[in-house]
Amino acid sequence: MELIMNVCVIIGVVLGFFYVFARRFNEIWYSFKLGRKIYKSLPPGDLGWPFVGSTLAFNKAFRVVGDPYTFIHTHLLRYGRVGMYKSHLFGMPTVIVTNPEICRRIYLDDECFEPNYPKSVKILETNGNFLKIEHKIGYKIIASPMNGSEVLSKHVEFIEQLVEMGLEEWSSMRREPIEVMDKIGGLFFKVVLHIFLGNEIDDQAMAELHTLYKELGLVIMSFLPYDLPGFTYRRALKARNKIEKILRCVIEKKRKRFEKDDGTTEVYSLLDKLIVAKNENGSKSYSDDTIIDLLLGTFFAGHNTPATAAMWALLHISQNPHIFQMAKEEQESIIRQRPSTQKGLTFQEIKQMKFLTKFINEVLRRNTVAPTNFRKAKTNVNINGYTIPKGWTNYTPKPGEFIPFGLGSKFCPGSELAKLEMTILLHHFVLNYKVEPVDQNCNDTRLPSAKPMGLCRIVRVSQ
Ligand code: HEM
Repeated sequence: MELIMNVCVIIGVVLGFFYVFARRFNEIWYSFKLGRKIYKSLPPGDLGWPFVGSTLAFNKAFRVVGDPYTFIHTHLLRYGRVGMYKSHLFGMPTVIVTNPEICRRIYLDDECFEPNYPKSVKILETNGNFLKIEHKIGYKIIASPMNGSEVLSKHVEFIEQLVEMGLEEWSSMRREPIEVMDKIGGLFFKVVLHIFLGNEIDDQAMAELHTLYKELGLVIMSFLPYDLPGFTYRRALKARNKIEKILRCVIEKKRKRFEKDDGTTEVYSLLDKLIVAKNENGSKSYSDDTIIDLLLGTFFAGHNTPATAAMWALLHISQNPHIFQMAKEEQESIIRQRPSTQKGLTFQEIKQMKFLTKFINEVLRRNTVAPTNFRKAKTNVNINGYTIPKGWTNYTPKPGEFIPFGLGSKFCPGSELAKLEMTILLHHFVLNYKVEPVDQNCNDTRLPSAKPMGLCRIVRVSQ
């Protein structure tokens, strides 16, 4: 009996020793790697377990509990409101930044910080770098068809047509509740493809591409981004390759058309402009690879995040009748002032929608739909007395603050388009429809962004 007790004690001590060692492994490792002085100047926090760090706790808060702030609040409670906490996420030593001022400082400092997204996000390739060309040039290209009143006003009619058709179709499916966010995603996907590719993609190819992008979406921020049999990441890689193939076909077809051109082919979409652009020596300015690199990530960013934001907007406005009423009155007043000959919305009318604009900004503030921006320190950086060591990543969750589109050189080039899409959708929604959630326990998942999922019915209330 005594022998069994002794064996149990020894096993317990050994296990305890391994537990303590494993729990402190990252601390010991980084203290050794960085040197005592720098290690001591790291912000407070927890480097977690070997290899996985705190990724499991992070993932649990975002995916299982459905509230990312439980993860953040644990840090605030345990280590005080210092605004920066050391951690280890997605295989990278990380400093979590919860203070908006520190977030801003990091976003704006390209000298000391550069984007460094986890592998699961790099599947979108552009990764904020537009790898094949300089970021500044790539950014200008991407932003060009989505910014400025003149450019945006040209998209109003097309977006409005799609929104009207979409809402009509969804409301006709009363017997069959729908995943509204998915439908809005499909609609915004058509918008972004139309803006960048023109009418090159038929409905069937569009639907196929959207399905492939959904496969990609499943692995963004996954903590198992491994190309192994049975892993979602492998399926996503296959989807990515198929997307690339489809885009390559579209580009080739268009190039051939321009090569045979007798001057009648109109240069319409961004794709057209990229294809016809020539260097001084007459060679093409942008290779197919460059164009794909520019477009692939943009198509993802251009439909997924705005659809999430729009879905939050529909839910918030439906759950707050007084806000719904104020928004509706504003839209009715705009329509009353419209000449009887005018058919649809104009950009000038959209600019008059002050209440709706404020509502959309508030939705974007409350629902951080793009909660994960990663930057890597290029050198040891001291902020508020704490060191962010060279090579360490900053994960910036930005709880409850208002920088929904980031800041600085990576500021979202699609912010204006996203707000335009949301405004047009809400305009028609408040005037004619209501949403009825079927699934009362809407499944709110937060990775890669906070999403209100669940089946709903869109019901037409006007005649
Ligand atoms: C509500 C909707 C949207 C939100 C909340 C959002 C948010 C963001 C944020 C926070 C960033 C900065 C990432 C960073 O700093 O690393 C970003 C970048 C980007 N967004 Fe958006 N976005 C939205 C809509 C769109 C749309 C409609 C498009 C395009 C059609 C778009 C295209 C991009 C691109 C291409 C980048 C990368 C810019 C770069 O790396 O320089 N986004 N977005």
